[in-house]
Amino acid sequence: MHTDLDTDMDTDTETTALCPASSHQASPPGTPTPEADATLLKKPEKLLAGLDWGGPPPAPGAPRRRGSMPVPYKHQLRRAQAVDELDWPPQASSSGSSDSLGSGEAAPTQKDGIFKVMLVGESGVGKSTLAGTFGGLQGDSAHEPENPEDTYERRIMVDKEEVTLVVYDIWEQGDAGGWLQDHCLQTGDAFLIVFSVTDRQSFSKVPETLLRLRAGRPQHDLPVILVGNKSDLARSREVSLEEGRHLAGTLSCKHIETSAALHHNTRELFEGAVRQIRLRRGPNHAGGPQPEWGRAEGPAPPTRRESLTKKAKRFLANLVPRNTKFFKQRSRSCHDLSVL
Ligand SMILES: Nc1nc2c(ncn2[C@@H]2O[C@H](COP(=O)(O)OP(=O)(O)OP(=O)(O)O)[C@@H](O)[C@H]2O)c(=O)[nH]1
Repeated sequence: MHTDLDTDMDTDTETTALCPASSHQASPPGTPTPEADATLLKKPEKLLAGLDWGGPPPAPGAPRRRGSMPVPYKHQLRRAQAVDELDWPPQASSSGSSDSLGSGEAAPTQKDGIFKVMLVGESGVGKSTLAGTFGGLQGDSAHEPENPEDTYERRIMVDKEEVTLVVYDIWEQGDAGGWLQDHCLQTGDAFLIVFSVTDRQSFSKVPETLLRLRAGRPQHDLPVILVGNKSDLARSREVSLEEGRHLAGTLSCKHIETSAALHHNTRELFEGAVRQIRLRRGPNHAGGPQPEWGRAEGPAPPTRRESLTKKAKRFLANLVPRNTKFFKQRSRSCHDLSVL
């Protein structure tokens, strides 16, 4: 059960301290219009144009969008005011557009300025609400959302460098979502595995989801952030901050708690995702694509059929980042999103 915003706010110092009072200030005069800065891509058709979609279309009649829970926390966009009230002043728009997005495996020169981030996780954990905070949507309990968006693209400044960040909220549950999930896996530059701190079941699904991500892209050190959302719901909390961090440490990924409802840590989350991608795009980063079988610099191809044990070992090895040097360089602080 995913409840509305509790009135008893979290007294956790971390939560309150990271929710700046200035986060809803109006933009100064001359700020580019929201339309210029927050390019909202309408519906999965447009979204899929930006994905590296090369497979067959979904089965006729298959649902294109998850049956979302009732959404008392409304995130229907009101463009005229949305961006002004964000704690994230948008930057000048540039040429980046979803239509020009290449595949997740495109050459670095093409994708350097475009960062594709996938929100994944169980139903009801707050993925759409998080995406809405990025896209500039507002909570508004007076209106039911008629047409929630799935993808948000914005130009933002992170560490004094401008990037185009595209956030995809297209993760489908169940069989109907299988084909889309696969393409999410192949396309994303970073993955935010969202669970609700008020829903232990969503937390317990995290390892499975992460293994799936890593198995789908075994050659890559994928940036993955575990996101414990709904941190404002102190009384209903079922997963502690320490548990979240411990799991992230065990799985070699990052962790952050957010409250999409309060815009708490949402900016840190999306900026952190950008930083995690950047850290892996450096020229000498060990976590990039590994040489393929048969390539000059790669290992020799297997000459005979592998035993089952060897196959199993290779499969398991693929579930964690491969390069041991990379492991040594990795920070132990899973909550610091600005380091590996
Ligand atoms: N209190 C609180 N409620 C939240 C928060 N984030 C989301 N919610 C509420 O949780 C419910 C589910 O949120 P969604 O954003 O639709 O969750 P989702 O993961 O996109 O769910 P699906 O669309 O079914 O996959 C809604 O009622 C939201 O208003 C949060 O940070 N705090």
